[in-house]
Amino acid sequence: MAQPILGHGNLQPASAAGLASLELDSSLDQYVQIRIFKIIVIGDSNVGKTCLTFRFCGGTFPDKTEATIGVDFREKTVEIEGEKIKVQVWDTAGQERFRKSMVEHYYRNVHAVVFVYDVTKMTSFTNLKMWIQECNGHAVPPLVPKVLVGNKCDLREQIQVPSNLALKFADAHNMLLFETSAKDPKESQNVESIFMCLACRLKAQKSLLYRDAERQQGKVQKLEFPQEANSKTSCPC
Ligand SMILES: Nc1nc2c(ncn2[C@@H]2O[C@H](COP(=O)(O)OP(=O)(O)OP(=O)(O)O)[C@@H](O)[C@H]2O)c(=O)[nH]1
Repeated sequence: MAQPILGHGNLQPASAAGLASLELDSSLDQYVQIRIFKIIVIGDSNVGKTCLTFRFCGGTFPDKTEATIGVDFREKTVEIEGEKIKVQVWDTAGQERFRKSMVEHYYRNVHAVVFVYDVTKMTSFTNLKMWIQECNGHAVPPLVPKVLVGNKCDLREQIQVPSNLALKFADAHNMLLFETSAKDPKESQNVESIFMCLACRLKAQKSLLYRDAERQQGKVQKLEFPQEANSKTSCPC
C-alpha cells in the first residue's frame, strides 16, 4: 500500500490518506520482519533538506528543487549487522505555510530527528532553537536520537557559522554534529553516515527494548547487555 507514496528518491505528493496508509503499512511490515525507522528532517526553508535526503536515498544531487509542500517521503533499505532495515526519511517543509497542517504527522511515532542549518546563513543556525522547541513541544521522548547537520560546506568562502559555535550548540543539546554538503559528491559518504549512524543507534536501542519486553513476558530468562544503547561501536561515525 505504501508504494504510491514512497519512492527511492522520487518527489511524491503527500495526503492525509497517504499518511494513514503509510502508518498501516508500517505495522504490516512487522509481519515480514522488516523494521522501519522513521527519521524526520527539520530546519529552515532552503537549508538543503530535500537535497540531503536525495543524496542519501538516491545518491545524486537534484538539478532543481522546489519548496517542499507538506512532506516528501523517501526511503532506503540498508543492512546493519545482517539485518535489513528500511530507513524512511520524511523531508519536511521549511516554510510555515506549507507545514502547519502536517506538523502533528511529522512527530507522530518518530524514531530519530535530523536538524539542518545552512553554514552560509546565520539565521538558519539561530532558528535551530525554535525548531528544537517545536520538537520538544510534541513530546518526542528524550531517548529519540537527534543530530545536527550544517549543510552547504562546499561554499567555503561564504561560511557564516563557525564550526566551534556549532559544536558548542550540539554539545549543549546532546547531539552529534555533522558538517557536510549535499552538493559535493566527495561528501556523499558523510551524508550517508548521518543516516547510518542514526539507524545503528536505533537498531542497538530497539534490540535492548525488544529484549526487555520479552523478558517481562517471561520469554527471556536473562537480560544481556552486549552494548550500550548509544554505543558507538556499531556506529559508522
Ligand atoms: N551549494 C550548495 N547548495 C545546496 C546544497 N544543498 C542544497 N543546495 C541548494 O539550496 C537550495 C535549497 O535546497 P532544498 O534542498 O530545496 O532546501 P529545503 O531545505 O528542502 O527547502 P524547503 O523545501 O523550502 O524546506 C537549492 O537551490 C539547492 O540546490 C549544498 O550542499 N551546497
